[in-house]
Amino acid sequence: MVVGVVERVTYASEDGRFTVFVLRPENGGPEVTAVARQQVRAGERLRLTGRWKHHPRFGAQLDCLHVVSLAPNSREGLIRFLGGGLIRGVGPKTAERLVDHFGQDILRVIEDEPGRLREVEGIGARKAEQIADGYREHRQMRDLMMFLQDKGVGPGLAGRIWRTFGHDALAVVQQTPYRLAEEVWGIGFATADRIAREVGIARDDPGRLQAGVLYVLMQGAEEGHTCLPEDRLVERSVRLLESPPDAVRGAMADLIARRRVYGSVVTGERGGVYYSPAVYYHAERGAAQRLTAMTLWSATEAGPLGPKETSPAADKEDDTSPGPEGCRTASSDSPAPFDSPEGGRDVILTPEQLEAVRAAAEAPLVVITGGPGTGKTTVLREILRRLEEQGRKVELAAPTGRAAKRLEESTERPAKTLHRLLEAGHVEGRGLRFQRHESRPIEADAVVVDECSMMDTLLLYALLRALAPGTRLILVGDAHQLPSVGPGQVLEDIIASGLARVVRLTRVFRQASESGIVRNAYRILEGQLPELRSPEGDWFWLERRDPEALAREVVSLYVRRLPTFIGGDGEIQVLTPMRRGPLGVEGLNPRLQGEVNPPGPDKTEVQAGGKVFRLGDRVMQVRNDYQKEVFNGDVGRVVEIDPEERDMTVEYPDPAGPRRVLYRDGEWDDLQLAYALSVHKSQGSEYDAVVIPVVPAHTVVLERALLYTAVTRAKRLVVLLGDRRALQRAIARVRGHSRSTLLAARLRGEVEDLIPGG
Ligand SMILES: Nc1ncnc2c1ncn2[C@@H]1O[C@H](COP(=O)(O)OP(=O)(O)OP(=O)(O)O)[C@@H](O)[C@H]1O
Repeated sequence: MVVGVVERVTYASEDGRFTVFVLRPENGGPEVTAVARQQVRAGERLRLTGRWKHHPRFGAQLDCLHVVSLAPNSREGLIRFLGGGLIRGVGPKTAERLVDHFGQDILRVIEDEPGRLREVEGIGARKAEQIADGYREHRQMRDLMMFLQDKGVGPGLAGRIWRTFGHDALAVVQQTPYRLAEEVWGIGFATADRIAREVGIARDDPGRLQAGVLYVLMQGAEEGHTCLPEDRLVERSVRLLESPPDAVRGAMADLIARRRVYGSVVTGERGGVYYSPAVYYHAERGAAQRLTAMTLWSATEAGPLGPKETSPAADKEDDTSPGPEGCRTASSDSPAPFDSPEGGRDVILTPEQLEAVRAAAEAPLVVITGGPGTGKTTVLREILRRLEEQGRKVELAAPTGRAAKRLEESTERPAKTLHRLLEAGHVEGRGLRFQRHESRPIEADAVVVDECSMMDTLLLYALLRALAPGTRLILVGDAHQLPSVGPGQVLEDIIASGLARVVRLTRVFRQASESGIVRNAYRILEGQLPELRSPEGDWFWLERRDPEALAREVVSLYVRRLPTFIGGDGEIQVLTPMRRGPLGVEGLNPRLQGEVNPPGPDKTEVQAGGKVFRLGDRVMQVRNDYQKEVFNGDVGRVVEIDPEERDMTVEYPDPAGPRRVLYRDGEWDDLQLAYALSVHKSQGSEYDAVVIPVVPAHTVVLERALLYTAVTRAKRLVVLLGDRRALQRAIARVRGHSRSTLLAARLRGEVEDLIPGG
C-alpha cells in the first residue's frame, strides 16, 4: 500500500479506462510509477494497493487493484486538485489564492460556507457561487463514479452519463438503468444489464427483454441496417439476453404494441419479415411515399418545372447559340460542343453525358453517377446553365461542409450543406429539428445534391419532406464509394428501385486517364492491383512491414517529405482504415501532433481524457452538434485556449467566412485531432495529398470500396504504404448489398406493414 500525491499523468487512454501516472509517496520514498484502470488527475491524493510488475520498457510498475481517493492535505496538492480543471473558472492561480487564504480548511469552506470565499481578493458573489456549484457538482459526480466504478463503468463513461442526465444521473442509473444503453453513446446493453442486476431487476423483467431487443436493432443501425430480418433479430436477442426465443418474441410483440418497433412483410427477392426501430420505419416509409409521389406528379400534374418545360433553350434540337457561360447547348442527337469546367477548351458531350443533361430536364428524380473524371461536374454545369436559362431557381447542396465548398468552387455557384439547406437547428428539449418541411418547403424548382452516396436514410427523409410538390431532385455521386456512415444505402436503393431516371457516366476522359490516381482508382474498382509507382509521379507504393517503422514513415512523409514534394501550402491528409492500434487514428494523431505542433512556451494546451489539445492543432468535430452548428466531419483549427476557464475555441472555415466555435470543458469529447482521419470521416473531402497505411492489422475493415474511397480523396498525390498482402486482400474483398434496408423494396411496392395490434 502506498499513499501519495499524483505528480504527473504519463499516459491516459481516451476512454478514461486506463492511466499510467507517477505518484510521490508521502513517506518520502522514491517516486512510484503506477497503472490504474480508471481516470486519475495530477494533484490527486491517492491510496494505492496492487501488485508490482516489471515492464520490459518502463521498468517496475505498481499495477493497482484498488485506488482510493483521499482529500488532498498538502498546500501543493490542494492547489493542483482545485486548479486542475475540477471546477470551471478555477485555474491554478485562483486555486493558489483560495488555498493560501483558507489553508487545509478550503474544501470544507467551499461546501459549508461558500459565502466566505469572497474574503479572497478577486472573488465576488457570482464567482463564489460558481465555485460552490462546481464543487457540489464534482461531489455528485464523484458519488456517481463511485457507484459505477465497481460495476465496470469507468470515469469516461460516467462523465458521459452525467452530461446526459445531469443531477438525475444517479437516480436514472439506480432506477431505470436500461436507459443508459439507449441514451448514452458508448454504453452497451451488457453494462446497463450489469447495473440492472445490481439494483435488483429480474432477468425476465419485460423491461429488460424489450431493452435487449431494442438494443439489438440499434446495434444493427450502427452497422448500417435500418431493419433486421426476424430470424436474425431473434437469434441475436436470444444470445444477448440469454433468454428463450419465446420470451424474445413476447418482447418484440410488446415493442410493436408500444410502437417502438415496426414489423414489415417483404415479398420478392429478399422476402421475409423485417423489424425496424420506429425512427427508421417512419423515415423509410415516408421517404418511399414521397419518392413515389414525386414520380407520379410529373405524370399527372405539372409542378413548378412543368409549364416552363417547353421554354426556348430547354430542348431545342438545333440550338447552338452561346449560353450565358459561353457554352453552346446540345442538340439531342448530335454531340454538343461546349466549355469544359476549366473553361477555354471545347468539349463534346458524349451520348451518356447528353442523356444526363436530358434526364435532368425531363424527370422529376434523377441520379447521375460516375467515378472520377467521368464528367459529373461538366454535366452538372450544363444542367445548371440550362435550368437558369429557363429562369428556374436551383439549390445546390452536399452532405458535408467541405463537399459543399467543393461544389461551390466547381460550379461557381453558391452551395450549402444539406443541414443548412434544411435549416437544421436544436430545439430545447426536442433535439434536432429541421425548419424546412412540408409546411415550409425549400423554395426551388430543383435541388441538386452532390456526393449523395453520403446521405443516410434520415437525411434523405428530411430532405424529401422539405421538397415542395414538383421540385425536382437531382442526385449526383459515385455509387462505388462507401455507403453513408449513418444507416441506409440510399443511393443504392434508389438506383435498385428502378423508380429514378439513372444515368451512369462510364467514360473516363483523357485528361483524367492521364492521372495515375484516376487510373489506379479504376484498377482498384476492377479488382486489380494498382501500379507500384505511376509514371506521372502521383502514385507511390512503399512496402513496409514493421508497424513501428511504418508509423515513423507516415510521420516523416507528413512532416518533411510531402510538403517539399507538393509545395508548402498543399493540404496533406493521413487516412487510415481503423481507429485503434499504432496505425489507427488514435495511434497516429498524437505522434503527428508531437512533430507538427509540439509544445512550446507560448502554446497553451489542455488535457482531456487521453488527448492533449494544443493551440494551433488541427481538429475534427466527431458528432453533429446542432446547437453549435458544427457537424460530424467538420475540420478546424484550435485558435484559442484558456486554461483558467478551460475553454477552447476552434475556427472552422465556412463559405461565409471563418467561424469561431467555443468548446467548454466536458465538450471536448466531441473533438479529435485531425492529422490522421478515418477513411469514413474523409468522405466528401478532397486533399492535395493523401497518405494511407495498409497493414494486416486493418484486415477486418479493409475492403475495395474503402480503399477506392480513400484514394479518390487525393487531387495530386497518393502514397500507400504497408504490406502488399494486405493490399491484395483489401482489393479482393467486396462487401456490396450487405446492409438490410427496406427502401428499395418499398419503392417497388414489395412491402406490407404489420399493423400494431392488428
Ligand atoms: N465530353 C467531354 N469531352 C472532353 N473532355 C471532357 C468531357 N467531359 C468532361 N471532360 C473533361 O474530363 C475532365 C473531368 O471532368 P469533370 O471534372 O467534369 O469530371 P468529374 O466526374 O466531376 O470528376 P471528379 O469526380 O474527378 O471531380 C475535365 O478535365 C473535363 O474537362
